[in-house]
Amino acid sequence: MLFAYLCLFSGTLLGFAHLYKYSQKFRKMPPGPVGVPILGYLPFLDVNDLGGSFKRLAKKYGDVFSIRVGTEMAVVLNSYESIKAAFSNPKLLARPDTFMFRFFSQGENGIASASGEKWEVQRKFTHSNLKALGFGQNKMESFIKEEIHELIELLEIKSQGGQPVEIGYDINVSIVNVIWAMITGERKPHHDQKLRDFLTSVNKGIELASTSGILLFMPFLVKIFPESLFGIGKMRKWMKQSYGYLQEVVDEHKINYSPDSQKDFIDAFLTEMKKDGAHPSFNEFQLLVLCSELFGAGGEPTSVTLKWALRFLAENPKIQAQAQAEIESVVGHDRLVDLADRPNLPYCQALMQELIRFADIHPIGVMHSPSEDTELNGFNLPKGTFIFPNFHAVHRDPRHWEKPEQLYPEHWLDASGQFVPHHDGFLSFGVGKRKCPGQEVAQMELFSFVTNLIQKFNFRLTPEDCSPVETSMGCVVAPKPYDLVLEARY
Ligand code: HEM
Repeated sequence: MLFAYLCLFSGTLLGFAHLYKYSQKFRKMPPGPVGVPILGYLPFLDVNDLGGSFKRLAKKYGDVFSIRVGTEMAVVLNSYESIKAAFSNPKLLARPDTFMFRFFSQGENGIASASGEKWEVQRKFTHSNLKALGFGQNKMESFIKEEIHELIELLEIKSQGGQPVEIGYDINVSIVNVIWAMITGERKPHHDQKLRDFLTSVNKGIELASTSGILLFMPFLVKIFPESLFGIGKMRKWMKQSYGYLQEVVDEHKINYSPDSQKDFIDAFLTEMKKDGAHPSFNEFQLLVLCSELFGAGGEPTSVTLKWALRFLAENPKIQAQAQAEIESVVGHDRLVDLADRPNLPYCQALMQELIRFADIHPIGVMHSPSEDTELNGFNLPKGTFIFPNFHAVHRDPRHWEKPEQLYPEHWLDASGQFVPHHDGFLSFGVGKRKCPGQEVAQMELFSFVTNLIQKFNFRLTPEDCSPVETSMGCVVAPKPYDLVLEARY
């Protein structure tokens, strides 16, 4: 009997100690709404518009609030200032250590889902090489131009006789092909079966990633239910397939490797691997995961932004005409628009930035997580908490944008019509040490594609298409496939 009492007593003590520890861990967290057991506040959020749901909650709880999503505790940052302050803090640069991030990083490989020292080393390498390959070489621009030539030819054929065209797939191939060229050193024609198969496997992986999103918020489910319910098995299959394609390319590079000729990203990585004292993370599996991430993290957001951009231009014929007039007066129509024309095309540059802001493809950004308990704005952010930067709230914040709900290139022009590249409140590529390492490449590609496409065509919506386009949820928010009428201008 005494033993039973002792057990009960020590059990109760332990329970209280655990509760105390738990309450201390979440002590001084930002205020926020109360949810229900297990699901937290998830049932009260609009999963198709999390940015909007968070923005509404911020009105009640403030720019920085906390919320339980499923079994995970999260902090949502809703202002430019709080996001900038948080993401400049070295303790807030990690990714959450949960099943999904571990799955994508294949055990701390790649950079997009990785954290810690390995992430730091690999990110530094990737950023500097993307910059060098993107900006430093005329070759990159020549790849983009070849791609634009082929795309224009294709669209000319498809739009003959005023036939509406669904441009999504061809845009996707063109954009991924530029990244393919940067990574592998060669571009492939649109009809190349290997490129198409590779694209299918990358896209399938991205598609499935959104169906398994619930595991982010309730990772315990994967321990209770079969993995197949969340598409994990299929995702493994598609990932394996894309690693298989990449392995073939890496093997070819190894055979043709010469230390004197560094023509692409794979060459640069192989060189780094061969260096004495190279960081152990420079190994072949890391190269495969990294390349695959560059296709996913680079190809998808850029082609989705381009799909939005053409749609917005079709919806705003006056803005389209103004950009066309500027191109006509500076470049004419006997040659393609070059990147070197950028300084002479301030309206087009402003338009491009504005299209990226307005497209708002990552409304709630990409999650970070504190690597240790961290203080922010006087609040405690416990290690492991999810941090959502609400880019949507900032991109539609009237404190930063004169006309937040409109496509308004003038946001990026000064009084004399000159392009101003920096604007507080612009977060499409993130901010701080973890901001997108492909920003320059993406901006270069988007400027070239948009200006050259509108130089050649007028884009219009079909007469039936007058309602706002639906969006599809995923890693990035994309427009549902739509048709455009393309009118050749000369
Ligand atoms: C319009 C196009 C693009 C947009 C809007 C975009 C946006 C972003 C954002 C918001 C992040 C997360 C930043 C953070 O965690 O705080 C990110 C990360 C990343 N992006 Fe981009 N991106 C674009 C294009 C590209 C391109 C072209 C590449 C490469 C070729 C690329 C490679 C990456 C990688 C590797 C990461 C992970 C970085 C890390 O975790 O350290 N992105 N991007």
